[in-house]
Amino acid sequence: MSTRKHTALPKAQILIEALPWLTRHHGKTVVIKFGGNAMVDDDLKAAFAQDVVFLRHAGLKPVVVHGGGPQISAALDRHGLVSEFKAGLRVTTPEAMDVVRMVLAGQVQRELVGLLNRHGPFAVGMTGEDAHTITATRHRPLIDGQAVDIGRVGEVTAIDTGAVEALLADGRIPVVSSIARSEDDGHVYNVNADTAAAALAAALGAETLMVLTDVEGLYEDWPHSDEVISRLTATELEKLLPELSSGMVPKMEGCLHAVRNGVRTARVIDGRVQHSILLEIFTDEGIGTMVVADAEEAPA
Ligand SMILES: Nc1ncnc2c1ncn2[C@@H]1O[C@H](COP(=O)(O)OP(=O)(O)O)[C@@H](O)[C@H]1O
Ligand SMILES: CC(=O)N[C@@H](CCC(=O)OP(=O)(O)O)C(=O)O
Repeated sequence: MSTRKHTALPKAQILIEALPWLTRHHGKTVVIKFGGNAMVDDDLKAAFAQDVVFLRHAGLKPVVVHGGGPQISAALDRHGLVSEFKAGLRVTTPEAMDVVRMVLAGQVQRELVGLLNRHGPFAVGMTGEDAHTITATRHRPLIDGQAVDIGRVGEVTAIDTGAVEALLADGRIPVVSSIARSEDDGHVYNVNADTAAAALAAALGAETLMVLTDVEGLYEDWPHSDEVISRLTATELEKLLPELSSGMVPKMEGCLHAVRNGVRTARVIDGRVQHSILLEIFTDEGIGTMVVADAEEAPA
């Protein structure tokens, strides 16, 4: 065999290995949440954009929902405002809300749109405010049994998928910042990006929710062990929820909401690994944690 054929053959084999996954997912919507902590490295961001555009060319319909926690904290710091978290959520004063909106919609989203559009005219940025995509009311989390006021933090009450679906039908890649319009006043709410991604995935009837983060997946006994739980059902996850802490709480609550509302699988994957989205495609069992619906509630 010629050297050229010899080096090309393994590449063809790799593409063919992906064929069953691509066939199963053709035309399906995949909501991908890109988190702030997995978003701090330029090479990772560029590789993320390549993966998303790859999915789009392979016939899937990717929707990106992004966070930007570290970027928001840095900007608040520059403005002399403190970052405080309660129940894993940022206490958001009206002044902080202005900064959150500026950073998410004006900085992080713009950068992602730019990276995706290096590959073609695909990405269109929007926030949950646009076309009533995400509507929220004030969220008062329970801390030690007490409802606590944490400012302009939103609990999603409605999703209008119209604008996102129109973009998908036009072959675009929507890039959504996790800000919601308020259902009760003219203001906006800061929504945790995992929560926003899960709500959108459920409303879109997405095949998969992929949550990229800065750990390998859900650790069995964090922080004492780094044994990753590779697969769990909705009921198993529900039992684990009270033991989870910090940023894992909205992430896993979001995964539970997604699979309980028609999304086939919700996956938490390591965004620190280059091309983690493609790695997920090439391995049946996935590289991180996969949440599936209980058998009796699995969609037909
Ligand atoms: N059981 C667990 N498994 C893995 N990580 C956990 C667990 N419980 C809490 N964490 C923490 O959750 C963090 C991920 O959440 P977060 O910082 O909000 O990520 P992101 O910015 O990607 O949304 C991890 O870095 C880890 O510190
Ligand atoms: C209410 C709340 O906590 N909102 C988040 C929104 C951004 C986010 O979720 O970003 P990551 O995905 O990078 O953590 C915040 O202000 O940090």
